[in-house]
Amino acid sequence: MKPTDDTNRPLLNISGLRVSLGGRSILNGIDLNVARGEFVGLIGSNGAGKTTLLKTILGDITPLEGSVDVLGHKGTRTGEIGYVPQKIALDPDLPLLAKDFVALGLDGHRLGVSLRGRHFWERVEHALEGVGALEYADRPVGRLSGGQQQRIMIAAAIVADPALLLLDEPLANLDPANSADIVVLLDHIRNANGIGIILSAHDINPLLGVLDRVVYLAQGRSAFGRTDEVIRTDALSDLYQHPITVLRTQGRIVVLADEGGEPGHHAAEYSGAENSESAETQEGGSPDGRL
Ligand SMILES: Nc1ncnc2c1ncn2[C@@H]1O[C@H](COP(=O)(O)OP(=O)(O)OP(=O)(O)O)[C@@H](O)[C@H]1O
Repeated sequence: MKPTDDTNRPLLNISGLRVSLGGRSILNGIDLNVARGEFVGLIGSNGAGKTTLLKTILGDITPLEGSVDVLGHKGTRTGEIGYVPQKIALDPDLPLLAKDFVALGLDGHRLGVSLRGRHFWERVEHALEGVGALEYADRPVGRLSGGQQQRIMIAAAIVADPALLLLDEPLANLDPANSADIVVLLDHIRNANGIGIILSAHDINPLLGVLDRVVYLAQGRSAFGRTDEVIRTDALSDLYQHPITVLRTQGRIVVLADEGGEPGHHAAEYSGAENSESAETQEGGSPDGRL
């Protein structure tokens, strides 16, 4: 769902955010906002600060400066945000059924005995149904495939009906088919529930058909806007403070660093619908190295 006038009040508003960890500046002046039903991609290379930003939104990291407003108030309150952490390895022998894992999303944060009545299990079932995982609800969660586990993680994150869903690299360990399935599922969830989504990834490719906006992290700073505004030669060169070339070829985008650019960064290949030219188009500069 694209945000409409009626639903345009930001779920999340981040302004001038600065975060240091262990005395090192990690994020330095981040601004972004997310509206209801909006799908935002959080893109950056290893160590760019994606997890740090998500944990700051969750309230697990206290910023040095700046503000994080959730639903118009300072900071996060329990239940407002669903979170799918970076891949956790689940022991195949973990004595926990998939539905019990999802149930922890409703009462796992509470101390003491929880009352799990009929309504409680209806909510769990509803969440499992929403991610297409009912058929393996009674199987041990540690024995499910990577794609199935990812659906269970998402169910656990949305079962409490949050306004905002944060996912930290949920596509990282999935093959292209499973990755595409999860993207379609998330697109459906934000349409059905009006939930705002921030999903972090190295590779923007699988997301381009669904993203409303992108926040691109580099050098502790961010570029935020529509994909065609951010994934551009001029915008990324400015962000990296180094010449960057964005190529469009056969409906894909490839981001390249000119010589001496940040080493080891990924190439973000674009396969979105916004640009489907078959001839290679270069936006300027000669690419020597991959970003
Ligand atoms: N507790 C900490 N103390 C000091 N530095 C830290 C701490 N946690 C993370 N960092 C550093 O902060 C930077 C950002 O880390 P972060 O995990 O947020 O990056 P990321 O973009 O999520 O990376 P990846 O894609 O590899 O998961 C890294 O350089 C990391 O080493």
